[in-house]
Amino acid sequence: MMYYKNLIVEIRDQVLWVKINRPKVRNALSLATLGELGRACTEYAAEPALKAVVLTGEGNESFAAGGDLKEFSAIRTAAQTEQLFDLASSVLDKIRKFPTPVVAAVNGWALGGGAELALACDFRVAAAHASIGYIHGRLNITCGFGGGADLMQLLGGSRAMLHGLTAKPLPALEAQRAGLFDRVAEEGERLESCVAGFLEPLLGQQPQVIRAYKAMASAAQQGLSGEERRAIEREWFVRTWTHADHWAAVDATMKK
Ligand SMILES: CCCC(=O)SCCNC(=O)CCNC(=O)[C@H](O)C(C)(C)COP(=O)(O)OP(=O)(O)OC[C@H]1O[C@@H](n2cnc3c(N)ncnc32)[C@H](O)[C@@H]1OP(=O)(O)O
Repeated sequence: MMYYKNLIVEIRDQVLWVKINRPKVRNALSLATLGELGRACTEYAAEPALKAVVLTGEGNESFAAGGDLKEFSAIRTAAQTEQLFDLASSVLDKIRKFPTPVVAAVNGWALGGGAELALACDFRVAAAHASIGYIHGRLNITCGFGGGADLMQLLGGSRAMLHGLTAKPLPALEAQRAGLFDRVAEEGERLESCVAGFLEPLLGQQPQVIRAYKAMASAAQQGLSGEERRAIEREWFVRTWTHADHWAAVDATMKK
């Protein structure tokens, strides 16, 4: 297992838990933290038994307060800014393309690049006190981690533009109504229990079925052509059809 300085990484019951561990700076995303997130995706993508990933932040104040503003203040030239964008968006791509679903467990603030990170995940389950916002406009900038496209896809161009230009974090229930959060914990409910409840039906499926759906969702998200998407669907149908788990389920069904 690799060593992580800014993350806590563990596998529990076929779920990989990745926790950003910089609570003193509200889990701000430094370059090293982004690099480690990318490394964790690469390290665990090859684990065949894994069924899901949960990405969260340490503590109960913040999921991620965006890019590390102290560190990033040294980034001044266009070339350095391009480098930052390319690094961060390639890390978020690893989450988008991770072979299993990735759930953001939003334990507090998800702001700026932190909101982009949450939207790169397949689902967002939030604590009752969480907030999310593309607040980049407050710093007179726009999305910096390649998360603009996710916002447009999730909300549609018009509502996405309104959200970004309002530059105001949305509290959990409002964010759920807007479509940014998939589930919000009840007042007093532990976020971990809420995530477990959200994942329960999904984890009942076999890893190859879960991976098939993620592959199809990822292909759609990447804007692959109809032909490419059909090829991916076909490949996974063959893999799941010829798997022993399929024939065991057929036998059990026919014996009823
Ligand atoms: C391309 C990148 C795009 C971006 O992500 S731009 C960044 C967007 N994010 C922001 O503007 C959020 C800035 N932070 C805040 O608004 C507040 O800190 C926040 C998250 C609401 C939490 O408020 P509080 O709970 O009152 O905490 P606080 O403000 O006293 O902060 C505690 C310590 O955390 C630090 N911190 C918070 N957000 C940070 C950031 N993004 N980068 C670097 N350090 C950050 C803050 O400086 C403070 O540190 P210290 O204790 O004074 O040493």
